[in-house]
Amino acid sequence: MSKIRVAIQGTRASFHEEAAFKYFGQDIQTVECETFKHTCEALKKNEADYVVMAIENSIAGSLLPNYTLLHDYHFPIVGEVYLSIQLNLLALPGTKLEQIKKVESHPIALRQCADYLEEHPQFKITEGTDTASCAKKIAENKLTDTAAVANQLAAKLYGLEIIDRRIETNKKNYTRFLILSKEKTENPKANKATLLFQTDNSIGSLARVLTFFAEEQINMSKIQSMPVLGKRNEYDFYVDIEWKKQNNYDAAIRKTLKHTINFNILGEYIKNDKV
Ligand SMILES: O=C(O)C(=O)Cc1ccccc1
Repeated sequence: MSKIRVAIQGTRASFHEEAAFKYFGQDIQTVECETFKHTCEALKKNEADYVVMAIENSIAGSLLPNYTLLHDYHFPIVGEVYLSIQLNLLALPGTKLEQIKKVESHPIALRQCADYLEEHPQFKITEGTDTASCAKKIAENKLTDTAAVANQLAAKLYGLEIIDRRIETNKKNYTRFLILSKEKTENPKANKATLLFQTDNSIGSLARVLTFFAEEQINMSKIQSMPVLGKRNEYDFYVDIEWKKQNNYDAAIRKTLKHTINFNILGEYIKNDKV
C-alpha cells in the first residue's frame, strides 16, 4: 500500500516532519515544500494527502500568515499536534565548540535559544528557511566552522553530532501544528473545533457569542482576529473551542450561527493534550 503523503514547509527532519511523525507515525512520505503556500498548493494539486502547518508557538505567538492560508484555501482541519521544541547545537562529528564561528537556524529556533547565543557572542548568526536545511547544508558542504540549531532527528539523518544539548531558554516551549486535508472527515470522537466568523461592528456583538459558549459549558481555548481585507473595522475571528458533551457543542453552534456573519466550521477534531 502506498504511504500517506504529508506536505511540510522545509526539509526532512525539521520540526514539521517531527510533528508529522508524532501525528501519523514514521511510515509516511514527506513532501518537502519551500513555503507554507507551496504546502497548500501541493494538497490542492493532489501531490500530498495532508499538510502539517505550524499555527502557534509558545514564545513567538501566532503564525499570522498561516491564518490567512487557512482562510484562503479553506482546507478542513482534521487534527492538531503539540510538539515540545527541543533544540541542540549540531556540527560535523569531532568538531569542538571552539571551532564554531557561525550558527544557522530557523528564526523561531534562534529566538528560542537567545540566552545561549548571547552567552556565545563569538557566533555569527544567520537565519535559514528551516532548522533541518541548515543541518543538511553543514553535512553536504562539510562546513567545519558552522553549527545548526536543530532537533535530534536532524543530527541522526544528516550524520551530525550534538555538541551542546537542550540549549533552548524555556524548556516548556511548544509549537502547535494543524493537520489539514482536502476532505472533511466525520469524527464522532471530536472534542475540539476551529470556527471562523465575523460579527457586526456593534456594541457587545462578540461578547454575545462568547456568552453562548459559556452557557453551554464550552471552553474557548484561543481567539485570533485578523482584519478583513479592504474593510476597515471588520475582523475575522478564528475561535478554538473544546467541549465534553456533544449536545452542548451542537447547541452553541446553533446559537452562534444565528448571531454571526460568514460563519464557518474550519474543522472538528480530537484535542491533543499538551506535551
Ligand atoms: O525549522 C523547522 O524545523 C520548522 O519546522 C519550523 C519551526 C521552527 C522552530 C519551531 C517550530 C517550527
